[in-house]
Amino acid sequence: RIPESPLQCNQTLCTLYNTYGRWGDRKDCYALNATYPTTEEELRAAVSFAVKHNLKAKVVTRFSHSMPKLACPDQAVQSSFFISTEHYNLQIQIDTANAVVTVDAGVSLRQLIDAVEVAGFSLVVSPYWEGITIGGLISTGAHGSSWWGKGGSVHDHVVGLSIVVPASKSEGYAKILRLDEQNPLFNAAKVSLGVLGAISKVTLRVEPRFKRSITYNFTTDVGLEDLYADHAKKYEFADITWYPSQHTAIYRYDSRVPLNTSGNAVFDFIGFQDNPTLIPESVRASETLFERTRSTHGKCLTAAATLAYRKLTANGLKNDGMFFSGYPVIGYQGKMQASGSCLNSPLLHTSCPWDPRIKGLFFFETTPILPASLFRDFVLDVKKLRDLNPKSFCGADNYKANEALTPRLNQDIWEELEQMAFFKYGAKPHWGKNRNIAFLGVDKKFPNYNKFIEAKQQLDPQNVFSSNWSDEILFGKELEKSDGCALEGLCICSEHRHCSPQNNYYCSQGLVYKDAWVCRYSTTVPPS
Ligand SMILES: Cc1cc2nc3c(=O)[nH]c(=O)nc-3n(C[C@H](O)[C@H](O)[C@H](O)COP(=O)(O)OP(=O)(O)OC[C@H]3O[C@@H](n4cnc5c(N)ncnc54)[C@H](O)[C@@H]3O)c2cc1C
Ligand SMILES: O=C1O[C@H]([C@@H](O)CO)C(O)=C1O
Repeated sequence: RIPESPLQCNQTLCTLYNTYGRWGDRKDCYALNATYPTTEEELRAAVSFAVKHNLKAKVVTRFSHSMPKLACPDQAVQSSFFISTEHYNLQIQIDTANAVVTVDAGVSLRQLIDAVEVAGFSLVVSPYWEGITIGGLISTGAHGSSWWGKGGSVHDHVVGLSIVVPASKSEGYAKILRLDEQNPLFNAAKVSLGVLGAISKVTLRVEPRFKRSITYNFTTDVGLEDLYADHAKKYEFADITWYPSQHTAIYRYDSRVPLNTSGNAVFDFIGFQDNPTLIPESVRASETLFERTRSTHGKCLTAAATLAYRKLTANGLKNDGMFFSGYPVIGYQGKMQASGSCLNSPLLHTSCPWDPRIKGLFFFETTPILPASLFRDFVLDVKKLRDLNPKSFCGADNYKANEALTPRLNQDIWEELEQMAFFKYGAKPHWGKNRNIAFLGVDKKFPNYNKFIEAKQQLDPQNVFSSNWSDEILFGKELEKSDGCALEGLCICSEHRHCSPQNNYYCSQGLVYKDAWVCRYSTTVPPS
């Protein structure tokens, strides 16, 4: 089933959803109406209209795949509107002489990859998920996995960018800036979090088309903390998936190979496959049952089964495009990095596992970005917490309850890991995949942060593209603490009421990271 548009308008207002159907705070976000530019001039006219009428605007995309409410305008509906790039995806210009490609910001990652591959080029890095737009993915610093060359973040392969920003009346209230690495505003405009203006064009470097050879090694996680650096140095697209509760690490041995190497495989990542709705619905049903019955045993069975299935199906690698038949799996770059077959199925009984129209998966993501030098100590701390009670790690990562204020089994473990990463190890938060507490103090984590704020004040002095939501995330402000706020990652508990005393969840100290404050289940009330 093709996912529904995340932007639903009726005659009175427009509502923006994210891909999961509900934002982290479970509150909807609205605006007066939406405009759908198809050309750069129409995009400029949209920004000009907002500035002239002193409105708030947010650029939204056809996917809305970020989790933080960056794209949500202020809730004063009558003074905000959405600029959707859903139909701003017509231009893809490949400059073969200079090996660069320039695209409209609303072009999807899959559209771009297919266009450059057919022209004999490859995009070197990209996220694993293809259901995102080029404008949206660079705006949050989205990435693939590589320590080679310019690294795994897509915006580091961007060599030019045009952005529509507010302007004076004499300039027609909006103007287009053409930026490249010579311009001091370039870095801010690339990862602009949607708060500097409306990106219209993005120019990325591409390379002559190549193939990939991928082999997964499902093995023990012993020594992981001493192996990750060499792994990343040895394999251009290396990654590691770690299941602490199963004491298993999955090393991906992944390198480019020449175009004439035989193989026409497809990476149809298991988590994004176009599966019958029945599968995510039954997974969700068992997760919810184990949550309700507080069955750690059940959660661990699910974790073991998931791992076994990933091993059996090689994570979705298909040697002939249909089935997995053995390693190495070799295929074109355009088919081996990004996937998302659940986006394109016309069938009614299949969908993406998180499609809000089914009773499927509902989860949050926590994405800390640690300096490579600290990662070893972080892994050792995680192992220390795991060794205290390995079963408490089963499925503790990202289950999200359907109803608000519902505590989760062993959520204290996940909260301790989250706080350990962001506050003990100072990890930077991924702008597209975190809960609000991940952004606490974020303005002190980037040496050039004040330069970004200066760029914002220079380009958008009226804060047309800002909202209380994006300011909250941008300035890492401590949010007001309400009952149960810690259950949704909207605060760090400091009183029992921030957890769920009525369900025996009390604000307690971390077990390994003593400065963590987490909501732990206890049949006796700990001192507050
Ligand atoms: C299932 C899933 C898998 C994912 N996998 C990965 C992954 O492998 N790697 C990774 O790094 N991330 C991943 N993500 C996160 C995702 O890549 C980012 O959140 C990305 O920013 C979403 O892109 P989008 O086009 O949906 O933009 P949106 O989420 O709609 O917008 C993001 C921000 O960009 C702004 N924006 C969008 N377009 C423009 C424009 N033209 N001009 C100015 N501002 C604009 C919006 O206002 C908003 O502030 C995943 C997310 C999901 C849900
Ligand atoms: O949901 C996601 O899938 C990818 C990656 O985990 C796939 O291995 C990613 O970065 C997400 O946020």
